Amino acid sequence: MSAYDSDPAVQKVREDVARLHGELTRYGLVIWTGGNVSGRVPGTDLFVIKPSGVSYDDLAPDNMILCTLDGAVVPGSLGSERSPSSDTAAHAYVYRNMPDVGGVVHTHSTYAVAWAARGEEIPCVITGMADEFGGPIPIGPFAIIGDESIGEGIVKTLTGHRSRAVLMQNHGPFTIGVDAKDAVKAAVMVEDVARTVHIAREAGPLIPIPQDKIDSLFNRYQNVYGQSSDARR
Ligand SMILES: O=C(CO)[C@@H](O)[C@H](O)COP(=O)(O)O
Repeated sequence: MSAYDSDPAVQKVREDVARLHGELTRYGLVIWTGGNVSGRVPGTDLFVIKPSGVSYDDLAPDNMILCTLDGAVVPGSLGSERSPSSDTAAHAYVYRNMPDVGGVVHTHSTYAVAWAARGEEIPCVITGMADEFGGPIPIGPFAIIGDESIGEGIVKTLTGHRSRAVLMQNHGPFTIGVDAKDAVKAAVMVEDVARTVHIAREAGPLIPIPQDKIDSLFNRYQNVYGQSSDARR
């Protein structure tokens, strides 16, 4: 056992992250054990991530893995007998270098991965993209799996960028958010817009939205839409 196992803040993130993995399967964003969700434990140098290669059906708060921002598993903590996600180093790199990020998600959702396979950013041609992403969804560099390379690509691409999603070339979407739920929402929305824009382009030329209209749509959605109590305000 670890002292953190009785910390209510850690337990809440364990519960949230375990539950949010169910959203990836509910929205059809992953198959088998692909993809992962992590959440920063507020006010600490810790985050929670899923165990590697474990069926989504078997994920639970107690088998989530508590890690330090260096990506090391906290010794003796709940779930520490398992190996953490393959992308733990990437998530940890994002948390260390983007202090406002509270959640990171990775999926293999079909249409977003198809754009990533072409190394092509998704142009901002529907208001839903302007609302949620404030412009195009960018492509990140090809990066090998298992070390900080993916994390470096995410941070390099998204730092100073409005988008909460990046399509890592030849791999797929990684998303960030103020918390894990916000990052999961970005993962759901990036697949939705990837599919819509793909279908639109198959039928004919796309009509770009003028930048001033993108700015207006983004500002409204980020600051007016929804409830003032929403997490991202
Ligand atoms: O594509 C990758 C590796 O980046 C992952 O989505 C894996 O497919 C899932 O890895 P675990 O989180 O289960 O280790």
